[in-house]
Amino acid sequence: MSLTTPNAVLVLEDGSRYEGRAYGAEGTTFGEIVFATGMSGYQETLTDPSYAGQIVLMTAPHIGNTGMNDADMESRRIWVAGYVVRDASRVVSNFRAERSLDNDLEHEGIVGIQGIDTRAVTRHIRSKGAMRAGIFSGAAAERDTQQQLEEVLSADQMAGKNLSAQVSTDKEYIVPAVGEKVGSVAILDLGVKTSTVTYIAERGFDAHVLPQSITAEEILAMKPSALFFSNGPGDPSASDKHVELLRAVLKEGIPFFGICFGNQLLGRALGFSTYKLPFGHRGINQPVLDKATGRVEITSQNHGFAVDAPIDGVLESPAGFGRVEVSHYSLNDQVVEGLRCLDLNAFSVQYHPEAASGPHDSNYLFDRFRDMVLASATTTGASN
Ligand SMILES: NC(=O)CC[C@H](N)C(=O)O
Repeated sequence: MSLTTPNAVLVLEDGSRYEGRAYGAEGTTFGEIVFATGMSGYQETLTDPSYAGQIVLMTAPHIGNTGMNDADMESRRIWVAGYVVRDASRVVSNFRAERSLDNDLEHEGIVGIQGIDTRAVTRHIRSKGAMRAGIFSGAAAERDTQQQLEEVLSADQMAGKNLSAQVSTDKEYIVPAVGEKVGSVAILDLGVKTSTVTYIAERGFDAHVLPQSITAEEILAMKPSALFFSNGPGDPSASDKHVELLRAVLKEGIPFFGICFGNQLLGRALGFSTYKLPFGHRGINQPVLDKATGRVEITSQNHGFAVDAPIDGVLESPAGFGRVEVSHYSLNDQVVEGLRCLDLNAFSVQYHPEAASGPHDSNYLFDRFRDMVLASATTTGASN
């Protein structure tokens, strides 16, 4: 392949086209195109199950330099539907590298495109909003342009999509508590990242990771010290079953913590609705205000939906779970970034305190979770 001949094209649903070169597997792929602004951490982004169904475009211009390794996998595979980069590194240069990124993309059948002016596409998405897109590489790049556009237009929309079953574990498993065991946490795997499970185990909990198909009765029968809802792909408004499960468990007084998709589902369980953001927040330098302390946290984020609730004052849960407040919000656009229940042991954040990758400003939330669970066990006499 010549480095100058275009043999791949990125087509957006509004008809815009960007020519480039094949990257990873050759073929065709479709998904919602979103941009991620992290300057580092492409491996963690690629293996975060929250990106299932999305074509991810990296604004960092040079991708692949540090290769891939087993230690930085956030799940068992790469989940993005497609990958768009400007300058794919032709050389892997890092002492931790075990493989190259382009080989992993090819091996996992991920169709990508390189040589794209990612700044131009980002500006376009930022003004027009996230939309469906397709990558056509190799022979597919030669297809009639109108036909390519029609294929993009017949792809699924992200709004209304439930993807939990695609990414969740089939079988439950336990990551044992590190150090002295203080309890066990039932983790609903809606697309959980490895680092999150590790952080929970490191707080002294047996991390009991459960398939998304589990019922509230089965969870209650385990008598966990707490329930945790993970991050995950898809539209939270299409997850009624998990909202009902959460309501049933909250009613039993089990403490709860949720991250990202888990925050959206807590919002829904409390009776708020969720909505789609124009182009979402994806990056590792997103400023968030913790209202309780007045501190600003620089956070790792990856979300395209958000909870619809006023950021000021004490709110009443429309679903009858007592008083709630927005605990954190985005300093870029005032989007809700955290919820705290005042009459229940439950809270959640829209961003990623496990980072992976990103700054560790928000790691304290795992300590806050541990403290909440231990304090509630003292008052209710619960064990396990
Ligand atoms: N990282 C996540 O959990 C993402 C949640 C949801 N799929 C969103 O895009 O908003």
